[in-house]
Amino acid sequence: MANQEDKFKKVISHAKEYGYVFQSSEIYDGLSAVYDYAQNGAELKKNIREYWWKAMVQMNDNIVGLDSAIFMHPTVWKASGHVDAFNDPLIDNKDSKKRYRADVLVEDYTAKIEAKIDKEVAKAAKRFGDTFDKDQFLATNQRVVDYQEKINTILKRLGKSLENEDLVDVRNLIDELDIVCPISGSKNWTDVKQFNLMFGTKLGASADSAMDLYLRPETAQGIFVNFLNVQKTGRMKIPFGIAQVGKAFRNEIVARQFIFRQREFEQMEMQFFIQPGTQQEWYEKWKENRMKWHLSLGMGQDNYRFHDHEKLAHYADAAADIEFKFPFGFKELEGIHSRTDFDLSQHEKFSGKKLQYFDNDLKKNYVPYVVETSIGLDRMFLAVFSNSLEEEELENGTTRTVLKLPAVLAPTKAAVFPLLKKDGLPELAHEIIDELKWEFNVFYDEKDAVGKRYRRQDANGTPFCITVDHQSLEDKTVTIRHRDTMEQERVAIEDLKTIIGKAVAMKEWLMKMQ
Ligand SMILES: Nc1ncnc2c1ncn2[C@@H]1O[C@H](COP(=O)(O)OP(=O)(O)OP(=O)(O)O)[C@@H](O)[C@H]1O
Repeated sequence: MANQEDKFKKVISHAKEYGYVFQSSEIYDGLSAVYDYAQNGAELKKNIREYWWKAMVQMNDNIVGLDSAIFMHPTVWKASGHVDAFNDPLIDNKDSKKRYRADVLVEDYTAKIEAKIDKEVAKAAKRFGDTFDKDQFLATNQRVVDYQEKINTILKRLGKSLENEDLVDVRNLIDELDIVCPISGSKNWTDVKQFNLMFGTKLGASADSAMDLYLRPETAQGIFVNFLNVQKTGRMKIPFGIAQVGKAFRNEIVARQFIFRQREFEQMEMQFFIQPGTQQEWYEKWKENRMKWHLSLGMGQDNYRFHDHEKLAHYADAAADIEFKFPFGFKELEGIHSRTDFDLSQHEKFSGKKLQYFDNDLKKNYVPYVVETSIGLDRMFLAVFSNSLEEEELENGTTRTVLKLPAVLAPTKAAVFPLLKKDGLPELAHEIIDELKWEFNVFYDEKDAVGKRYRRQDANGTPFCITVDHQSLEDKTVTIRHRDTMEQERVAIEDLKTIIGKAVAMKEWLMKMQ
C-alpha cells in the first residue's frame, strides 16, 4: 500500500512538474477536485480524444458524431431520472466533520484486503520464480481464497443494500467492519443519506423570469434528445450510433484521487441504437470492441478487467465496467451499459413527441434499444499517464525517470538537438524542425549536455530524440534515439518523417484492434 501511495504521489508531482496537470486556480490555493490541463496535458488529452473519435466515428460508417450543448431544458433531467435518482449515499464523521461516500468507505476497506492479496502474490512469485503459476496460486492458497471470499461477501452485501436503498444496512456494514474516519480515526458516524450530484444554475437575467437549469451530469442525454434529428438528416439505418465528447459536471462528495474523480470532467460517449431484442448481442460486441481499443495501446492485458454489475442502474438491463489498475488499485475506467428503451421512452413521455424509428425491413415503428459505451477522458488520461511513468534502473547503477507514453499519444513526438550551439548545427536542427513540424509536434533544445537533454525528454514522454552533429553537415544524417530502449541509430534526415510517422500513426495502432 505504501508503495502504491508513493507511486501515486510521484504521478501527481510529475504531472505538475512536466506541465501536464495543474490544480485549478492554484494561486488562490486551488479549487478542490477541479484541474487544468497544461501545455503537455492538453496535447495528451487531445490525442486520446482523437484516438477514441477515430476508432468510433471515422472507422465505423454507421456511427456519426455530435456536439450538443451543456445546457439543456430542465425537463430533460426529470425524464432521465437524474432529478430523482442521481444520488450518492453520504455519511459524515462527527469528529472530523468530514463527509464521505459511504460506498467508497466500504470499497476502500476491500481495496486494503486486495492489497494484501497482491502482497501474497508478489511474495510467492519471488519464492517460486519461473515455476510460479499465478492463477493456480489464487485458486489454491487458503489465505488468499479467504481474503477473496471476504471481499466478495462485503461487496455483495453493499451492492444489495444500495440496490434496495437500504441505507441503514450500509451504515451497519460500516459499523461491523469497524471502519474509521481517515482523518479523526473515530467511528462517530452520522446516518447515511442520499445527496443529488447535479449542479444547479439559472438561465435569464431577472430573478423572477430566471429558469432553473442544471449543468449536464452526462453527455448521453444530448444524444437521446437529438436521436431523431440525426437519424432523419443522416438517413441512418438501425443499427447505428451517435458519439460525442464533452464536459460533464457532478458535485462529487469524495473528490480526491487527483483527476480520477473531478467535479468538472470530460466524457467520451457513444449511444448505439438497435432493434429491441438484439441488445444482448450488441452489448457483448461492444464490450469486446472497447476492450480491444484499450489493448491496442499496449498498456498490458493484466491491467484491465471486466466488472459485471450486479446492481443495475434504473435504466439498464445489463452493465459492465472496464476496470484499470490505477496506482490505487483496480477502478472503473469505462462503462458499457445496455440501457433498453428507457431514455427514449421517457423523453417521449415527458416531451409528448414521438421518438420512434420506422424499420423498413420489419415494416413497423418502434422505440429503439440502446447500448452505450461511456469513458471518462480524464480517467483515461490518468490510466495512460500513471501506467507510463517508470523509474528505471540502468546498467551503470543510475536511475532514469521515463514516461513511456504510447508513442501515438505522446504530446511531443520528437525533440531535435544540435550537439553544439555553433558551427551551423543549430541552423540545421531548425531546418529539420521546420520540415517535421508540418506533421508532428516537435521540440528544439540546445541547453545542457546531450545526456541531460535526453533525460528531460524521457521524463516528458517524447519517443524520439534527434541529434545533429558535424557529420550531419557533411552527409545529411543524424542520430535518432529511441526513448524506451535508449538505442541510437544513424539515419538519413530525409527518412525521419517516415520513421517517426510509422511509430506514431493512429492507423498503425488502431490496426491492432482487428
Ligand atoms: N467525477 C468524475 N470524474 C472523472 N471522470 C468521471 C467522473 N464520473 C464519471 N467519470 C467517467 O465517466 C464514465 C461514465 O460515467 P458513469 O456515470 O458510468 O460513471 P460512474 O459509474 O458514476 O463512476 P463512479 O462509479 O466512479 O462514480 C466513467 O466510467 C468514468 O470514466
